[in-house]
Amino acid sequence: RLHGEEGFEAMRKACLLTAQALDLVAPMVKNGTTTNEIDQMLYEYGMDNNAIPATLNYRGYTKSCCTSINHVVCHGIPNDKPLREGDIVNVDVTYVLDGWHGDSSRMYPVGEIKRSAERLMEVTHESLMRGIAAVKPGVKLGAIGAAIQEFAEAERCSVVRDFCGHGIGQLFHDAPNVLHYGRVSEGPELRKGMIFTIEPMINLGRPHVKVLADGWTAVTRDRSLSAQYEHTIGVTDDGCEIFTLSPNGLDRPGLSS
Ligand SMILES: CCc1ccsc1-c1ccc(O)c(O)c1
Ligand SMILES: [Mn+2]
Ligand SMILES: [Mn+2]
Repeated sequence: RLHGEEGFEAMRKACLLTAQALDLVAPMVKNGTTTNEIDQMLYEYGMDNNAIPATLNYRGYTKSCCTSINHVVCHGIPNDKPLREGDIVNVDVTYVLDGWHGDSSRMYPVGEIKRSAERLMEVTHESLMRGIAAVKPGVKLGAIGAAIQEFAEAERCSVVRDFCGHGIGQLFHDAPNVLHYGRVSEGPELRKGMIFTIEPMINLGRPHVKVLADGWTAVTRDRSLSAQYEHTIGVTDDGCEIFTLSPNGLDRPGLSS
């Protein structure tokens, strides 16, 4: 589906709320905080801003966000376990504001983390930005995945294949599926007005994933560390607009430069 200026304007508002919420998460991520406390804050922040989390009651999921720690690839369920020094955690939230969805996630370090964990977060964020840099009208969708895969694998990391980005707007998930690997020449042509997420999951070890008995939590099969960043973007005349950028420069908390 192609959106016009009205859709872009509505997405700017929904995505700004999501970006501001992820800014508010940063000071909460410390030794002893539980992921349920982060979930509760995100629920209340939505209520205070006339927005509801898209994940609430989505396919039976009952929390306002996903919190994925260390070797959890995605869809980690908030719980009462405290975060621990050295953890890396992805917080993924989608607010629905006036019917429009803003979907984004970032990585947060808990205190001092290993250099290998910091490098993984940097590689994952840069992979997302390389994918975003490939977006402009006239290129095929595959250019996004090719850019992500090329960079991540050159950094000796692997790309998770089991989950992808997605079209988004007044629906949480729409066409197209946005793969985080693949070939430049593959897929439909990108056109001005398309709105979708790019949300690469990058592992220090092998790409393989398994889902735990809770039916949601996806973990690396080899228990290696995994990281993810997600932005919602719109295709413009000459490239794209990133709707979920932090208004306070907090897109990559705990990372230098
Ligand atoms: C828990 C939410 C959920 C359930 C099935 S897929 C999914 C999900 C989570 C984060 C996302 O960014 C997304 O696009 C979907
Ligand atoms: Mn998300
Ligand atoms: Mn998403």
